[in-house]
Amino acid sequence: MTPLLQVKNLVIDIPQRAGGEPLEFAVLPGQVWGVLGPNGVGKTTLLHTLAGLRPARAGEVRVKGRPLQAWRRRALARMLAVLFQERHESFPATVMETVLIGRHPWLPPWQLERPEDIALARQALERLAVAELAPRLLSTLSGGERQRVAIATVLAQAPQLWLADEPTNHLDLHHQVGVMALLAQQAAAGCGVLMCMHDLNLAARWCDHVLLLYPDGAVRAGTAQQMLKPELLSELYRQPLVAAEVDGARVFVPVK
Ligand SMILES: Nc1ncnc2c1ncn2[C@@H]1O[C@H](COP(=O)(O)OP(=O)(O)OP(=O)(O)O)[C@@H](O)[C@H]1O
Repeated sequence: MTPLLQVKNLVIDIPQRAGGEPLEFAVLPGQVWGVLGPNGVGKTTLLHTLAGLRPARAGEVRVKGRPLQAWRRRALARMLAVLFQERHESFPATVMETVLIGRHPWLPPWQLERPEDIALARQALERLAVAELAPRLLSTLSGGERQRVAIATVLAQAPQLWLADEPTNHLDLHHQVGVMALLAQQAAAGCGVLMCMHDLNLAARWCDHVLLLYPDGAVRAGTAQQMLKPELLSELYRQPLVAAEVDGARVFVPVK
């Protein structure tokens, strides 16, 4: 099976910082990867590098077997989508206009959205329970509502590879679980998901693979079973943790 994403000897470029251990991993269709590490370690930088939004210091990223640089922008936008952590509104837009941006890679040149694009945007809004907000200006939404609109935009884009930066940011527990279930559903349908996250318990519940980025530049990649261990995570966060098994999932609790 061709990996959706393959990373070979990749060193991300963080200004004024030594390179660290090269990254080597692959995301296959059906897999959900969590990227874990402390604040400032480089999770967002990695995600942006994987999306081709910033150059790597060394190494290679392949998307569906082709080097990232060999992809044309539009074809790549049909293939992968990024859920950004920081979003800046450059002009006032409604929720519907925002979600329709997700359809742009699929529009024929110089054409407006077609009825099927509008239908897909509506479905995405409904899936994220924000359909009733469609006519509202984005600037009037709460943080959690905005986050769900951003996820609906990616859903409307229909990528095979989701690169998501803290997808549960701003969300209450119900919507956190809803979004993780959506990502798992996407993976079950043959997509790949790679997401930066801080919640170990969500990672343990929903990720099948995990990448650990350590502040000293060390990296570890493997199955969630191998990576989500109290000793590895206590070292990762410089915070002692204990683990227990609840309802078939590992849960982590910080030691006071
Ligand atoms: N343009 C820049 N110039 C200098 N340093 C930068 C720049 N952009 C990011 N950095 C630094 O690179 C490092 C990695 O940042 P990054 O946002 O990738 O971390 P992160 O792991 O996603 O953190 P968090 O968990 O806080 O979101 C940080 O120390 C950050 O301050």
